[in-house]
Amino acid sequence: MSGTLSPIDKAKFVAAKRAVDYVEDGMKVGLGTGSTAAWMVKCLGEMVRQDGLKITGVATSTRTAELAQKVGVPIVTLDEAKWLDLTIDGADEYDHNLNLIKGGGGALLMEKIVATASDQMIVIADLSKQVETLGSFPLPVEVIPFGWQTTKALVEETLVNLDVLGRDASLRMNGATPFITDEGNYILDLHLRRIGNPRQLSLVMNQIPGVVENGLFIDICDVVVIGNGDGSVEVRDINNGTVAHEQIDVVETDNLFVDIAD
Ligand SMILES: O=C(CO)[C@H](O)[C@H](O)COP(=O)(O)O
Repeated sequence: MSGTLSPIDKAKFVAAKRAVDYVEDGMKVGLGTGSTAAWMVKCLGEMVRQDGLKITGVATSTRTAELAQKVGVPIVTLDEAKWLDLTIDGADEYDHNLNLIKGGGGALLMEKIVATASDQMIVIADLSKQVETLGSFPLPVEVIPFGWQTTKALVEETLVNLDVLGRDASLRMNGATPFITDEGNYILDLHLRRIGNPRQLSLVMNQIPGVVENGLFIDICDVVVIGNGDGSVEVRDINNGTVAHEQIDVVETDNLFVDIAD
């Protein structure tokens, strides 16, 4: 299996591998969703199986719950866990304040609930997710299916008064039918291009009837671990203002690569 990882997968893997260093015995850990978070779940599974790490996971999607089960990470509900030590998740965009856009994979609602119920949130990403200003990635907004077209019109109307460049919203599709979230809702993707005031936008969006949650994560993320295709990582901690650079050892013959298919 040596040399099978593409540079982008290697970047995601090393970010995940570095982030799981934060996980200690006995912790309750929020498990994010997406291709980067999947590496983190696999890393944790290996630590549970090989090193006897004792943790409890709370999954942010059914996809992640299935993967956790497959790799041996014990899962409980958030209500059983009540509060978490740490959540590790991917992101679609992060800015220099570590504010995020999430929800590209459609799991933003559970992701935000779980991250907010955690002492610390660590984002794992490759450099392509870094932006000066949020908004190039379409902002996902979860809405209830009832009256979604009215909600969409209200959302677009509300955007006129906000500091954004684009104002179009599109219903996320899954082939010929609307994409349905784990909670049975729809997603509107807002093509804003530039979000001048993410805090204001987030507050205003969540006041519109029919909107369940939006994909802006403001003041939730504490640390970003940025992986690179050469195996190096950068660890930025917003609370203590530190930036560290490290090299991660990647042994592609690990069980991680040969045992577990997605
Ligand atoms: O928010 C998310 C899912 O709702 C993901 O974390 C985000 O889309 C990043 O995914 P990936 O690691 O596959 O790029």
